[in-house]
Amino acid sequence: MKSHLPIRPELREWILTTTSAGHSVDTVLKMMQDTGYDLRQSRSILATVLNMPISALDAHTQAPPAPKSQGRRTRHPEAPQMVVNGHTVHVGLSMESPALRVLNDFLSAEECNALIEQARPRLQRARTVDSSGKQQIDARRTSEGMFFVTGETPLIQRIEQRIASMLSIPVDHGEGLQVLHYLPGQQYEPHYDWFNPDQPGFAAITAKGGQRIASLVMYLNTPEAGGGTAFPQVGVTVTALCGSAVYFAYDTGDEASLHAGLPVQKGEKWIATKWLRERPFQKAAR
Ligand SMILES: O=C(O)CCC(=O)C(=O)O
Ligand SMILES: [Fe+2]
Repeated sequence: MKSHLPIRPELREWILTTTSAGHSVDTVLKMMQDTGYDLRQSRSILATVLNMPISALDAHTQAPPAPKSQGRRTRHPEAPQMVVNGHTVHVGLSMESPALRVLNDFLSAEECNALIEQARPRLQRARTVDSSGKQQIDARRTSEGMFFVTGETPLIQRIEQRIASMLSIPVDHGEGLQVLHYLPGQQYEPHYDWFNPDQPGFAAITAKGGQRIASLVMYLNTPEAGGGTAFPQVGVTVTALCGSAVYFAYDTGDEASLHAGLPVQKGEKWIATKWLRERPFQKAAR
């Protein structure tokens, strides 16, 4: 709403000269208030003289929103090894861009087998998250999969705690552990695990937990041929080896973290993936 009050010609002239001399709208408003105009009245006069909608003044007069405080980041495991809750993990390869570690002996063979057996009866065609945040069947991902609820079984709790301690990030920043099963020819085409901020559903997907910051892909068996995890931007393929894992971090969107689950050529491939968010994603279950 603009002013319907008559504006004195001297005031109109003063506003025009002051703003064209480079003084900001804020300053002019402040000067007007100092000479006795109230804020509503001066905003209304200013909008009329400068021929701009009152709402446009807000951009000049309101403090910019405080930047959203940065969420947490994971700690990258250090070579040659880390002892995590009594379990020794060997760092077989370290890269800085993308931040990536190959972790040998992350899971024992017993843990791998037990995870497969807990997941097997619950497998379904794997889904991805669409732009509105809903899960959808995705032709780029031909494997079968399932999600565990955080802390669902003592084994899941132990693995989640190991991940949290190793990467120095609370358990509640993790999404539920996902298990995927690939047969020959099945693959996961190149993709990023972080969400694209330009995608329309970004706000919905990140409303809880914020952006993803890092992933841990654990290999639960060794395919006879194929099935590695490729990082095409840097020409690296991590071998799928029972008990090993690949950890990679992408802050909130490192393009070098592009990766793919290569087609299994022979045998089968089982993995468990943990995606980590910058803020708590889960209600603390325990
Ligand atoms: O199958 C793989 O090696 C990669 C899996 C993956 O990229 C994911 O679960 O996000
Ligand atoms: Fe991925």
